[in-house]
Amino acid sequence: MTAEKILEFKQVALAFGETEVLKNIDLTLDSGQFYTLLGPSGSGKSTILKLISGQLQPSGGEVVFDGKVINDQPAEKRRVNTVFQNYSLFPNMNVYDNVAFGPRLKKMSETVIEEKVKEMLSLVKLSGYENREINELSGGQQQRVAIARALANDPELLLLDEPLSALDYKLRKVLQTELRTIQRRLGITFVFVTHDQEEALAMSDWIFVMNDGVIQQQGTPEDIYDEPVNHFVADFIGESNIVPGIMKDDYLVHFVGKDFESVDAGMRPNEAVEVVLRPEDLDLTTPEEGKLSVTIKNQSFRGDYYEIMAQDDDLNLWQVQVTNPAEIGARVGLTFDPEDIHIMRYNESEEDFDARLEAYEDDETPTDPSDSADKVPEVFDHE
Ligand SMILES: Nc1ncnc2c1ncn2[C@@H]1O[C@H](COP(=O)(O)OP(=O)(O)OP(=O)(O)O)[C@@H](O)[C@H]1O
Repeated sequence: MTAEKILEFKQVALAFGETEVLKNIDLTLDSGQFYTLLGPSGSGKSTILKLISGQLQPSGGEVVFDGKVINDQPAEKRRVNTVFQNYSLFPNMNVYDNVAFGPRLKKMSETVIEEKVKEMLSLVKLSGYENREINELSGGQQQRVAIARALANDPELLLLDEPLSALDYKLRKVLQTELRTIQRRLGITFVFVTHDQEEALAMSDWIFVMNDGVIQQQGTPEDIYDEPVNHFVADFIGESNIVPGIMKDDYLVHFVGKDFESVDAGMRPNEAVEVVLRPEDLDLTTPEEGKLSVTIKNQSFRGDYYEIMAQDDDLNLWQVQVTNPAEIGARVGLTFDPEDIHIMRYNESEEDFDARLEAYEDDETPTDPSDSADKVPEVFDHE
């Protein structure tokens, strides 16, 4: 079954005065999917929701809904509802009246409304709470009412702006699962905003990773985690060790002064890259068997694993997750498999690339061609 496109941003930009908050955003949402906008505070996530709901108009580009450009369409004409972090319920109305609010505005008959409220409250597991006042509910229950109230409007798109952020960790996990179940059951498109990468990975069909008003990467949770396209994404999603390197040839990458077998190919020889190694893909072994020699600098217990900070001879720190504790100060080997080395292209300019190669050639001292690969460009200094 091919999914139907329901919303599209075409080169959408938004500026507040001189400040560009969104820069030429292109995105497509299909029906029946759970999308997440993930990024740090200020990256533009809520602004995208406001452009979808009609609270803001773009300063450039087109917002297209069901095939029609809706840049200037008023919010109340859009079949879009939003659930906010702070619930935004009507405190002077009970649960029933809150959920019935939208259908009543649409002048539905009271019998139809009663059915609707019953169905929605059952969906959010609040059957029997009809007559409760809002101030008699916990935070989690209030958010359930807010979800029921939004869904009672039969939206085509449900926008959720950090809806779980005010709840404690355990409740958040319960509601994550419930929201996903509700979305699957109703088949409505959800656009969920969070800055919590774990939440995004757990809930989404498709993630848009945002930073600085730009979509840095989009894809399934697995794509984003396993194949980050740049330093920002590799650093923001999960834990990462990121070091500069040079792709010397197909299946051969050079970093921290050594050559390593890799599974990547197809780059030009000596292309500048960044190398990502996830802490869970690293292991400790004897110094003789290790690919790198390191000293254990720090260790913390994390429940189901130990997190270790180990330092190599070039003073790079490596974060490692292991099941058994290590000894602080011990000299050990660090090991990993070629397929666990993830290579990201570094967008070095042609001029910088040429200048770097020329510098190797001008340098009289290195005789071994691999020495040239030690000249990792300074542009990698991200610290
Ligand atoms: N009305 C406004 N006037 C000026 N600047 C604004 C306005 N609204 C948002 N911004 C700025 O736009 C940028 C993006 O804001 P937005 O709320 O979309 O970010 P966000 O990713 O949702 O962050 P958060 O998680 O903190 O809500 C921020 O730098 C913010 O300060």
